[in-house]
Amino acid sequence: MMNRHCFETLDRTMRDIIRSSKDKPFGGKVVVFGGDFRQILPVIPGGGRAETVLVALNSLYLWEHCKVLKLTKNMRLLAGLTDDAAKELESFSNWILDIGDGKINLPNDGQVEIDIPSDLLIQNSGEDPIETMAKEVYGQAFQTSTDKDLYRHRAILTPTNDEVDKINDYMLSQLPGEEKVYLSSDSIIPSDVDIEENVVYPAEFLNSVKVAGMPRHCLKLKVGAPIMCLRNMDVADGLCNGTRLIVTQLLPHVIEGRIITGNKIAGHPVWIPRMFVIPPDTKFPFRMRRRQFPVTLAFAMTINKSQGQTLESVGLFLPRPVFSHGQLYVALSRVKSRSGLKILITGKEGKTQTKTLNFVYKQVF
Ligand SMILES: Nc1ncnc2c1ncn2[C@@H]1O[C@H](COP(=O)(O)OP(=O)(O)OP(=O)(O)O)[C@@H](O)[C@H]1O
Repeated sequence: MMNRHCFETLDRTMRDIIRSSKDKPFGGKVVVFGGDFRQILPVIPGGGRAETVLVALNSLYLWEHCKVLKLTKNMRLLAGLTDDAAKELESFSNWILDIGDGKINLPNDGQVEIDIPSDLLIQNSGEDPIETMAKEVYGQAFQTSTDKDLYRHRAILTPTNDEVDKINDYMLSQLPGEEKVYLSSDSIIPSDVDIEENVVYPAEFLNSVKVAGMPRHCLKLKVGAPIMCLRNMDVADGLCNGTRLIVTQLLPHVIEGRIITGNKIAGHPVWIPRMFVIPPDTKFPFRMRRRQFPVTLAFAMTINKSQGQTLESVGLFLPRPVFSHGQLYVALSRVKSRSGLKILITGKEGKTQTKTLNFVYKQVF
């Protein structure tokens, strides 16, 4: 969901443009919003429940003018099924909805612990939970697999970027082939440059900055690895923020890849150059920019980043529980079938568990 300020800005702009109807919402134009209030709400850095709920769409001053129409079928789960198989899936579909609506272990307003059915759980995390999860999702012999579409319909999801990095590092180390390292060039935006600040914030410090949505300073890749594009580069060709690709060539000034997201994907190779990426909010008294290929490894991704994806096989890795409204629902609802979902919950000592937390803020419904 987008921040309500985006819609408020559109409303004011439309009223400005269509002066004759400036007293009507959106200058009298009909506006259709599409969305699911069970999913993750706008992310407010450092914000808690109150801040998050306040920027949701239904806190909009125009909400009283909106008419809500509800969709009732889970088309992702029903796609390509016979009637009998669809009936069997109904209980899974309802369980996901109940998690999203916060109907499990009532009152479930805020956080509540819920039981995960045993057929969805990985019961034994083995010596290394990451290796166990990787083999569950990508197969026991993924290192030597020749399946071109191995990474197309699968992903490991986890709540935090730290865990995503650990899984991606492990997977890359297992992939055969030569590893190529691309280092970024980081700087303070010229208009913000001040001699004193440059002394306080040397290049090494800028290199160490990790912000969601910004590529890493040290980008390690191999041919055959799945990556995700972090910028809208060519929307018509399907190369957008969130598009997944397989690396086909790693050249000094360009990365060549094959898009694997969606059905109508480009059959031809696409090329990604280095570009300046400016993080929206780094909490520093200056703006920095990083010149790097706008991509990240995509064996694993955060639950937030997976919103909108449809996958056949999802491994949900929970070494810590989810922490915000809708995260568990989004993770569970990425799959097309019950058998495509496997969940590994580990406690502090790495012991597997059968319960996890679900967060639902009921004010948003
Ligand atoms: N009317 C339909 N008939 C058949 N399949 C459909 C239909 N609508 C959607 N689907 C399939 O369901 C899946 C999910 O669709 P889509 O991504 O548009 O939904 P969404 O609401 O954006 O999902 P989410 O917000 O949970 O990511 C896709 O695989 C899509 O092809």
